[in-house]
Amino acid sequence: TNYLAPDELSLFCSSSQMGKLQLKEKPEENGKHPCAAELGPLPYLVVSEDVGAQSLLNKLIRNNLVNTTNQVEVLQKDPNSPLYSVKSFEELRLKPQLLQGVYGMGFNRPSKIQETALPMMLAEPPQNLIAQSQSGTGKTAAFVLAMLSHVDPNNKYPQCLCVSPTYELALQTGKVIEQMGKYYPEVKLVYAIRGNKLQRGMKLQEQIVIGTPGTMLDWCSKFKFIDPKKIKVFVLDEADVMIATQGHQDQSIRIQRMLPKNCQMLLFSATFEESVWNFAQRIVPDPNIIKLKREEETLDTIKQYYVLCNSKEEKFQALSNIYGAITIAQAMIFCHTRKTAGWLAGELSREGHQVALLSGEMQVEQRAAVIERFRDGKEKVLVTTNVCARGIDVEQVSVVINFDLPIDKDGNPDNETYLHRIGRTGRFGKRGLAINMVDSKMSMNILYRIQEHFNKKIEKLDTDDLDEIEKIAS
Ligand SMILES: Nc1ncnc2c1ncn2[C@@H]1O[C@H](COP(=O)(O)OP(=O)(O)OP(=O)(O)O)[C@@H](O)[C@H]1O
Repeated sequence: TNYLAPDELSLFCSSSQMGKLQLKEKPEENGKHPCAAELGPLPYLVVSEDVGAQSLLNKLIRNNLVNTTNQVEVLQKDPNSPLYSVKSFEELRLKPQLLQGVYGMGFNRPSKIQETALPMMLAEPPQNLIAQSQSGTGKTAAFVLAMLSHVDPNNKYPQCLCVSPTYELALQTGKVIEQMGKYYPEVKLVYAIRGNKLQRGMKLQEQIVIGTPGTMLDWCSKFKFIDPKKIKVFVLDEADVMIATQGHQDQSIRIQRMLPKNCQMLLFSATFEESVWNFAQRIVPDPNIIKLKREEETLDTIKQYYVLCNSKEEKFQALSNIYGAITIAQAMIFCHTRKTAGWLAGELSREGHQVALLSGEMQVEQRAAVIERFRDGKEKVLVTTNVCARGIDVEQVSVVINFDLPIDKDGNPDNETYLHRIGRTGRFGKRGLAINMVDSKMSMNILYRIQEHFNKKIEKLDTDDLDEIEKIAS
């Protein structure tokens, strides 16, 4: 390709240790199947690394746009100026090469957030923007289009900087730039990420630099590979993930301070709590603000069942019976510990299922590869630990099985996780099936409390009765 992406940097196929990002779960005690009371404050997480990994996996499991009917909320820097929104990409008067790139990616029309964000980002003079909307609503595609529109390919020096919180996310965004810029090969891209060592004293010729804050800062100040005074567009992606990592906030602010006053500043985030907002205001002066509310999830279109068992072996047997009775296209199965997940995956594959296992000890690129295979339908069952898949969107999976119920670190029901895992944004009308495995008084109690919390009945299912199982599929 035309882009400088050294082989050893390519994502997910590298066997190197560079992308090492581990999610730490508390080691299990040997041979014991822990129940909630024994688990104590488990699982403990290395939070900063975790959110970056989750964000990446979430991006990868999704195969299309998250549609939303919620209205976009807009706060303009100049409330008197008219608010433009576009219904087609043509209206944006993009360069033909870029329009070709956009259609080449299979986009027909701008997403909800793109409708308002793109005219602002492409306006003359450029406007600053803070935009918040949930993952998958088209933010990345929007700012990539803005960067590609603003660069002058005749100038052989960096003009756009884009900072991402992790190495893997930077590569992922780089891929979008490459795809969208496919018909605009004069524009070049370079990755400012660890491991990409440049010769001292060299000056970059690429127009777009994407990377992580530390390396980006070094390239701007210590090594002077980039002249920050020539930057026209500064993008800060995944601000909520960014601030979860120690040091990233300061590094980003230091980069921002080196940029010229008239540089366009763009900041994106999936969530918008106080800390993100404070950070956003330090990065983006005089911003326009766009917010898109997250679509509420409900349990309304979901059929919920529980199965009463006495051991994990019985739970597995129940699962086998269900598989024997109904056709399940793709299912996700959640276990509490790595050990159970590993054991269950083994049992299922022995029964001839194509099973994918997602587990905490895997490196992020291994987990990414598992997610991508599952997304592409190469595996029909994904077994994972509660910790590992927290926050993963399973919208396209019709059957969710809680082999162990979700509980928080104190052993109380984790209602939020339950809803996120099982619930759907009702409007799609997609029906789902959720099956909860109960194997003790304690888990029965958790189930009752979940049922009470949502005020939605969870029906009992007898998995020894084939006719009864068949009914749940109808
Ligand atoms: N206008 C569009 N039409 C169709 N598909 C789109 C459009 N914009 C983006 N997509 C696709 O939707 C998916 C999500 O888009 P994108 O990655 O830009 O979302 P995001 O909001 O940046 O998500 P994240 O927060 O995870 O980065 C991608 O697969 C992307 O290719």
